[in-house]
Amino acid sequence: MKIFTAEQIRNWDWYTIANEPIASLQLMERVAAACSNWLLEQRYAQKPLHIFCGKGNNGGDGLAIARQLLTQDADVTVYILETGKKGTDDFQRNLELLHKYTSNIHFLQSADFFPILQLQDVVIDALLGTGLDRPLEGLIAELVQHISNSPATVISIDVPTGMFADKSCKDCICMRADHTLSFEVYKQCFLYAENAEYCGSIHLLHIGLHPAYYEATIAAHQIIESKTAQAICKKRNAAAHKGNFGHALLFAGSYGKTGAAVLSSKACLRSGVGLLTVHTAKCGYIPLQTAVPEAMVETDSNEQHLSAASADLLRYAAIGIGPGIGLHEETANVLMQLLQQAHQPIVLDADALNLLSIKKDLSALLHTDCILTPHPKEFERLFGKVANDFERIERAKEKAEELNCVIVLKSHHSFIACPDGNAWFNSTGNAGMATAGSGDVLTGILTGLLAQGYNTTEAAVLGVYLHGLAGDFAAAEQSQEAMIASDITAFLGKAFLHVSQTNV
Ligand SMILES: NC(=O)C1=CN([C@@H]2O[C@H](COP(=O)(O)OP(=O)(O)OC[C@H]3O[C@@H](n4cnc5c(N)ncnc54)[C@H](OP(=O)(O)O)[C@@H]3O)[C@@H](O)[C@H]2O)[C@@H](O)CC1
Ligand SMILES: [K+]
Repeated sequence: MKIFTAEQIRNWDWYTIANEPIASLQLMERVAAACSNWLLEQRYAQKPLHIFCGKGNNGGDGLAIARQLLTQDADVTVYILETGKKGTDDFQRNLELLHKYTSNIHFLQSADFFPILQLQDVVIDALLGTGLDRPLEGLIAELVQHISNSPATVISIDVPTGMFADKSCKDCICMRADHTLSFEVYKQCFLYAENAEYCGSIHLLHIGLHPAYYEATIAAHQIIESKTAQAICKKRNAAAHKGNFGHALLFAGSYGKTGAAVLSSKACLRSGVGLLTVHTAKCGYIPLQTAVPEAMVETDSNEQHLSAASADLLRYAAIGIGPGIGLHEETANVLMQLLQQAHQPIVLDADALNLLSIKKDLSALLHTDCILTPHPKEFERLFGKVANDFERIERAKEKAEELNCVIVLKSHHSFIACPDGNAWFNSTGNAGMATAGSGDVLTGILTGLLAQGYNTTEAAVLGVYLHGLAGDFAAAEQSQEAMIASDITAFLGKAFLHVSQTNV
């Protein structure tokens, strides 16, 4: 699914108005009907409804929702934030219509007029939508704080008031919604970890915006959905043998961190690779052979850490390096040798990224077939501090282009930046995956997919989606609290079945 900017969404409205054609007031009526139906279906319309409206079109939506729900005998009180300015045409027209249905309309001129909101109350936040052009201050900021601090359930229309669609609102005042009802496609702001606590659950409602605009418009970002992953996932040839699915090589583990090697090896094998060799410190030999009998183990000459790259790199279809390798000087040399000698796709994770941030010169050796998988801290060590999630995404895109490799930024909705400028947000995954070893599992999956012949972009998109989906299945079974990284690997099979459903 494409992610549009606020401007593209506004243009989509206007395109629909001009080409369906439909009057803008009628489009607002359709927006309000989609919201009213949701409120009725979810039984929120049975509770006392407090609808707070600004004087723009977001407020117009709120007034139309109020009228539609009054015809369903809902208990509705409307509040209009008085700005001294006239409302938009569609706002004014909806206000005239609403007066025919109720006189329970209050104009808020100061905080003295704010209602006391109770636990059973439902607030509809139609104060500001995509027209926000500056941080909230003054009376509207006080109102947003008053509502957010109340025990009422808050349902924001289009966006939580105060949240910019396409830039950060970190450290600004913003409505804390329990649900956000938005339309057709995700807005960028819904996908940032820093906004998650303000958006609540996001519900995309269909309002019949013109499909031709969606088809013709190029979006800077997309969301990875089930069908995106399905389109990438290759059907396995019935007559295949293990040689068809590649031989992966993982550089993982050091003294005290052999577990990371075990986790990434198992995930690599569960991602469909034909053969796996793990290059690890000598101390990891017995644990690895015991825990992962399917893998071949090649031990380093050093007991505790990696000190030399594999002798014959040409045998392997893809390489993964990083989980649990530590930061020893000799291990940095292994990374350097690998980047100099290996021409096959390489996944760099964890300590491989930390080594890269210590030895900045190594970045020059990265190539188009590299995938970097930093979490925000590793990203900062590599590419410097950023002020907010928006900046981090922009920096990831810049760096993917500059270094000519794929960057997978692991987060609430993991982000994939490709050197050709394409970029995706993942739609799967949950907070239970913020657990030790979860990243090692992803490294294994990505290495396994690359070994099977997926290119770096395909492997990143499919791998990140499968990793998150397996995490969602694991959380459903084990709870977000109790799930551990091995559970993600255990549910990879179910994730593959889900993704390959339409491929059989
Ligand atoms: N046909 C359509 O387009 C459709 C649109 N739809 C709906 O319309 C919404 C967009 O409507 P919109 O463009 O009127 O903007 P909206 O967010 O209501 O208000 C913006 C006004 O607020 C003001 N303002 C800005 N920042 C401020 C601040 N910090 N603090 C205080 N005031 C501030 C600013 O006015 P100013 O104060 O600068 O004069 C500006 O004019 C969209 O989210 C969706 O819900 C749907 O019905 C589908 C059809
Ligand atoms: K709103």
